[in-house]
Amino acid sequence: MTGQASTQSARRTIRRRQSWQVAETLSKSFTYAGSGILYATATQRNFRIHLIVGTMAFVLGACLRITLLEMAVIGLTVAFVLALELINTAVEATVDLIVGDQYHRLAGIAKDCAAGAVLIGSSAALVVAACILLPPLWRALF
Ligand SMILES: Nc1ncnc2c1ncn2[C@@H]1O[C@H](COP(=O)(O)OP(=O)(O)OP(=O)(O)O)[C@@H](O)[C@H]1O
Repeated sequence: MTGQASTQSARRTIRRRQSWQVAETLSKSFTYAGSGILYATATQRNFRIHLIVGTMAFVLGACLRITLLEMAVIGLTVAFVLALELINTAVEATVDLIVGDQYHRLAGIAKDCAAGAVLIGSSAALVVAACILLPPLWRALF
């Protein structure tokens, strides 16, 4: 190991030790990630709405027999929005951990920007879903 690599490794070890608990195994990492998703589902109304709308888009796509590629695009789009919601939740929790119920302009900016990212992502998802689902839906109805 070169000197630079061992310094980087030592720094990483020091950073990890500052964590209350470290996931030692891959299965534990998955368990913690699952806990985050469950927490967001239980506590975040917007996350639940995106989950329901995403599932509806899948079901509608299957009923309209869209192509596998179109299904993959919808899947990626839904995953993108849900991931943004999780990051938004993480930002909110981190900000609240740092400032609690104190007002701070930067705390507001952090939360507003995270919420803005979700808004941009979900608006784009709506456009993507409309482009893929509306034409076959129109043909099926009229
Ligand atoms: N500590 C704070 N200091 C300054 N402004 C804050 C603070 N906490 C919240 N705010 C402002 O209030 C808004 C709403 O805060 P909240 O914590 O409910 O986030 P949210 O994005 O509305 O939550 P959710 O995504 O769950 O709907 C934030 O976007 C921010 O503008």
